[in-house]
Amino acid sequence: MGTGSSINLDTSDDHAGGQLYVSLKMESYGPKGDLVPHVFGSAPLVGSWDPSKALPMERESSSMWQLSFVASPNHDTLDFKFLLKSKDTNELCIVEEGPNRQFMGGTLQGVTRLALFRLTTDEVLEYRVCIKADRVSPFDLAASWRAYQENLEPSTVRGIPDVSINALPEDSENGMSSSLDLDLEQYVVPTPSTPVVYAANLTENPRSLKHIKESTKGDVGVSNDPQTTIKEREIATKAHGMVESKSVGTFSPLEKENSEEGVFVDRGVGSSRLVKSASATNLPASEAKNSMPAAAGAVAAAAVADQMLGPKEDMHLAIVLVGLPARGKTFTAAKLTRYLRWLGHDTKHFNVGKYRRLKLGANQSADFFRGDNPEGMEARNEVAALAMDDMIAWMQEGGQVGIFDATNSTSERRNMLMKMAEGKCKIIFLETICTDPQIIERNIRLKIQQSPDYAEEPDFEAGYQDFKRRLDNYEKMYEPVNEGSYIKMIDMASGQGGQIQVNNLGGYLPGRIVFFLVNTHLTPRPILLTRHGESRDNVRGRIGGDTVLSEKGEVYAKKLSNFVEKRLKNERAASIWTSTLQRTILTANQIGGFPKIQWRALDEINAGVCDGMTYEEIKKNMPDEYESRKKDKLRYRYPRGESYLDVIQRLEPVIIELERQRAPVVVVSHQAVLRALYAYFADRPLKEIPHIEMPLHTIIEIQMGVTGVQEKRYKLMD
Ligand SMILES: Nc1ncnc2c1ncn2[C@@H]1O[C@H](COP(=O)(O)OP(=O)(O)O)[C@@H](O)[C@H]1O
Ligand SMILES: O=P(O)(O)OC[C@H]1O[C@@](CO)(OP(=O)(O)O)[C@@H](O)[C@@H]1O
Repeated sequence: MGTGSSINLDTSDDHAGGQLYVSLKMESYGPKGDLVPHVFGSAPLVGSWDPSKALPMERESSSMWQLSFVASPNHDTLDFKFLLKSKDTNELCIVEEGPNRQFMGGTLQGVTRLALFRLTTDEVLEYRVCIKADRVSPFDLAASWRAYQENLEPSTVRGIPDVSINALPEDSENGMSSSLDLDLEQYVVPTPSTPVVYAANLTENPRSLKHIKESTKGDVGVSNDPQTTIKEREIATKAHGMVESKSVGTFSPLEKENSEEGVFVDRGVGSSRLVKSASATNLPASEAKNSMPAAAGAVAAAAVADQMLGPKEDMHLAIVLVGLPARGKTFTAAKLTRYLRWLGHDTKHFNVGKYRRLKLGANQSADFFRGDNPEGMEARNEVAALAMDDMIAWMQEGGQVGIFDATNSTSERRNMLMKMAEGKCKIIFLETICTDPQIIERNIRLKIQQSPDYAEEPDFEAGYQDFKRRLDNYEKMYEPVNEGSYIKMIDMASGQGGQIQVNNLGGYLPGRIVFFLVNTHLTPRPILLTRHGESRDNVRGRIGGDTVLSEKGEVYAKKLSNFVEKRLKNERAASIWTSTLQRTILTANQIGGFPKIQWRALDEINAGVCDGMTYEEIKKNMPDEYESRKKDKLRYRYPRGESYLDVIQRLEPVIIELERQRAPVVVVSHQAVLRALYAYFADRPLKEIPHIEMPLHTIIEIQMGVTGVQEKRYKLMD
């Protein structure tokens, strides 16, 4: 990167986006107590001559220390000096002897190769230093940062093993280890997310009904009241000779439709639209077109390969569910939709049951589903075709993955769908098979409680008998999948492992889908998400860094340990995950009895050259960067750092592992990382992620289980 030791920087020269990349090295420095070489100087970026804001150098090898930063080229002079001081205090600061070092118009003045530090009148330490300055483009900077990161050494936290376990404190039995009250319920605070809703209610509405909605908005009794419950909104209303659900056309925040306006990243399922990474150019998303995928690494490589090599219909993928009623099809479809959207794939869930209810009414009895009822069969095929038409139309407008959720339990029906999809999208059947009578029984009971089909049936037993008859009707006609590309999930909900069979499957996304499905299960368990206790940098308003906890943060660490011991006291196994940064490790330090695991993937968003600055300083010294981030916080990538999209990509293995775990997990991490993780569980659209509130000293409990995801929050202190 770059060319020589110093180049002339002519500020009138308009090389678009050029910045001054300064690289400093100090040779042969061996640790002197806790003194670490730092740099400070005249610009705010290097601390405005305030030693407490000096930039610490990092150890590059056993005796070589280095620091690099990017300065705006449009300053006349930049004075600086080396100094030795401890990272956390300013008690002892030894500033190098001699005049200031200076960049003038981007050129280093003089070539003083030695830095002299006077310890006492007699004792002087002498180190060789090397200073380079290059003018480089932000693209080169981002590329070099990625290359650098790939070669980074593991854990940045010294002296603490990556996996550790400490014993329970002696007095944990009687709860005396901190001031936290035994009754955890008193710490519960309201959650911002919506209550658990039957997944089918959140699926797509028929396009034909959307049209009607426009012309009948006023008279279908649509509620705009966010307090209105889903069930109320699902109550069918006769409108224009058709049964329409009040859920159509609501503008309540509960409606899924609103969130679908969210940003999707082209990660090549692929679609023909390849979007240039706005983070690289800082262009608004709308202007970033037709060049390269937004994602990096393997995802981008797969996208490009699929675009170039795959047949046209492979650009869109239809996952067509197959299975008897109450086999977890809608549940699985909703979960897969959530996962793919979180990864950035434009995905929609089409539930034929919802189409049926909206077109034909919610109260069809079991006879409607008989194989020898020609009217029923025709009506069911009609709504299935309508949903399939809508899905294909949406794909032709650029949609990537359509999840088509119905029983699709005969080969005749599946043939119809395959014909409709010919030349338009690739179909993969996803069959859910369950042979465990107890699970089927539990599922049936859940369906009577949750499905809008029985919302109007006050008698549970009558609903139960009707559903059993419906099931009999389907069983008579059922033909397992044996055609095309398919994935069969067999007894995956049994807790005994089950089986996944795969036939005629290839490509990046189908591979990811199988991997995801293999790892998901229904075992109930909590996942506790929390930020670290307040850090010293949090107090100073500095982003990133690797400081220890403030006093308040230390109190939280105690309270958290007490909380976890109480909350998980009946659990035989659980694990505590932290990042590799001190503030999370110290926060989890006192939790006893469970193994602790450090994940590099849980490290905070890398603020690159802005690491250690306050938002005010960024605004003042790097106004363009500040503005770009404000405009598109999701895609904005800090120079030599990361964007939220980068963070999401590196968190995918964490999500898979959280899905796979059967025991509780406590995740102690950081603001940006937890926003991204939380968005997955709470099904929040990508564009919202950087703005999700993630308060300190609060635990978000995600309960995973047979009814999906539920959330509870505990605020332990301010
Ligand atoms: N792979 C599976 N096998 C069996 N049951 C499952 C599976 N996945 C989820 N379930 C359970 O099945 C219940 C009913 O699922 P649902 O998706 O409404 O069924 P379907 O759409 O097949 O009628 C869910 O609440 C969930 O607890
Ligand atoms: O994306 P924004 O809103 O800047 O939030 C992320 C920032 O939150 C901080 C605190 O300001 O995280 P944390 O203290 O949780 O590690 C910064 O380190 C990080 O850069």
